[in-house]
Amino acid sequence: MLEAWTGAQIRAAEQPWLDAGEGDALMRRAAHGLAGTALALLDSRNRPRYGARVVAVAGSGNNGGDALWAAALLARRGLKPSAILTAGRAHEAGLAALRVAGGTVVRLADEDSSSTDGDAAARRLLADADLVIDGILGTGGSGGLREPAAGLAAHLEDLRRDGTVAVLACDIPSGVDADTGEAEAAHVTADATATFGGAKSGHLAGVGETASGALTVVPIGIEDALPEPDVRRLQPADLRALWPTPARSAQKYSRGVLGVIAGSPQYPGAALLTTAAAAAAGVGMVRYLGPSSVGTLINARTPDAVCSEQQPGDVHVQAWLAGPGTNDDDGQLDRVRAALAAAVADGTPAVVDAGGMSVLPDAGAAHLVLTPHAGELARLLTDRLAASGEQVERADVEARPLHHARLAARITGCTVLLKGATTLVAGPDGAVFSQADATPWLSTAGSGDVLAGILGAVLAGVAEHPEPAERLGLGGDTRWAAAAAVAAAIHGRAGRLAAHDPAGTGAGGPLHATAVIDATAPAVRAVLAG
Ligand SMILES: NC(=O)C1=CN([C@@H]2O[C@H](COP(=O)(O)OP(=O)(O)OC[C@H]3O[C@@H](n4cnc5c(N)ncnc54)[C@H](O)[C@@H]3O)[C@@H](O)[C@H]2O)[C@@H](O)CC1
Ligand SMILES: Nc1ncnc2c1ncn2[C@@H]1O[C@H](COP(=O)(O)OP(=O)(O)O)[C@@H](O)[C@H]1O
Ligand SMILES: [K+]
Repeated sequence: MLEAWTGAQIRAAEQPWLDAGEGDALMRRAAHGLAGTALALLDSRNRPRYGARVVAVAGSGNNGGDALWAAALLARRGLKPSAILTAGRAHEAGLAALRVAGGTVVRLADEDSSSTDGDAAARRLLADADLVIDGILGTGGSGGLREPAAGLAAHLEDLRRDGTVAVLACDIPSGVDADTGEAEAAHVTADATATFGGAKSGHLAGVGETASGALTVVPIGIEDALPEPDVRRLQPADLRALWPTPARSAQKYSRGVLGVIAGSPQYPGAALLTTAAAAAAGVGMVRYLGPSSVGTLINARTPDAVCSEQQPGDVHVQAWLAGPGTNDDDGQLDRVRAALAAAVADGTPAVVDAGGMSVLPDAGAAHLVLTPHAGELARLLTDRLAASGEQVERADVEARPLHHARLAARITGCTVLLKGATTLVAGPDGAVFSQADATPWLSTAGSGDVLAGILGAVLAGVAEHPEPAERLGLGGDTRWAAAAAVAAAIHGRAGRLAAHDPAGTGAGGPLHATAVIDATAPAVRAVLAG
């Protein structure tokens, strides 16, 4: 599991070392890891190490100190170091080490300076650089980059996009909030980031996810002092442990029955996709409740689904999937209401997707998993915050996804899975998961229905088997958020397979929602095979 902490949590874990006067030792370890990551980044680009020009861009704090020390260390490996200082002050020992290593130093002009010689010299250094280490701001930064660093970062991004320079962020791309991944203003975008002691929540959410590039966690000796993580990301081994794999003695009821209330004669597609996806993900049985005209269509694609016009109270299921493609005309929304009321009352977990979110019970519970995209989350929050008159727009959610997912979990009392390039899951108990297993090719109509079906299958499978989550320290209400993260990960991986985009970079080509369904079983097999 990749675990991440806030800046304050990391600082608290460092404090005993600082109190004992061992701050320098921490910084040396950080700089050492940073230098190693720099060499690996050059190697990955087939750039020779010897003679490579490395520029440390350093702000006034310890983040700049790390970058200056790392550039000095790299001089011993044959690289040519230099530094650009973005503030009036710089870390003294780091700067001295860089000078001893033979590095030239230029300082950017600040508002009070009449000379801009430093700015021109800085741009010349960047133009010749093979590698830039961004040490402008770390966990002590707040509020995004200001001038003159902001202009330099914009110029650096032009060079990075052209491919002339590789950018390595020290701890966190400068200007990105280490706790939230938000960037209020200008920020650095990195090809790779080396972070110290533990990943920061800001690496796994919002702008911070994209701006960090490839993340390397460098241990500095404080790890045992870290508390429960703020954000988690499930890795393949975790998915393997959490996937509802049938026991030898399993039968379809022990594996879980999923009751699906989706689709309508007007929108049958959502019913077809969710039931087929749940079946593909290996649920014990799918019970579809809805109009017989839709049931007939479902059985043409998924003959194993049991379809009827029964009401939720007539059937016994281990999980519900309620909402996609439903409308008020044919009684489907009444079924959704009844299923959600029953789920709250009897503890049966439920996926609440699309239209289901408009008939959510006032008092939710962690075992109800809402699956909004940013637009749906904005509507849900605006509805719930109507009394205060607060309006939440889609763009607000996109700019501050972690904040809004957490807010929605708190207000609704439900687990909230916020869909996007990175999918965030927030539980009402405060647990957060961030999964970035997808491919941009997944942003296609019906893809969310497939996710809902996979999630329904996972909830049905884990409903009566809490032990694997407990073994990973994800017991109690956190297990519902963990189950949602598992589903998001498998959906993303199925998308990558379907798009032929193994790294999720956007390589490969288009996919159809049904291709994601067909790739679901192979994605599960690949995870289980390890
Ligand atoms: N505490 C420690 O012993 C260790 C710290 N480490 C490094 O130290 C970093 C944190 O260092 P600091 O606490 O010195 O903080 P930073 O280096 O992030 O920067 C803090 C300085 O920047 C200024 N500042 C804040 N926001 C700004 C903005 N938007 N524009 C311009 N200036 C701004 C502040 O006034 C302050 O002087 C970590 O990210 C990590 O890289 C590592 O060396 C590991 C050990
Ligand atoms: N840029 C992207 N990169 C990766 N995955 C994405 C991206 N955009 C959307 N997705 C994923 O695709 C799915 C789209 O769901 P949704 O918006 O509900 O579509 P629909 O309602 O049409 O089925 C979600 O799982 C989401 O996480
Ligand atoms: K930085």
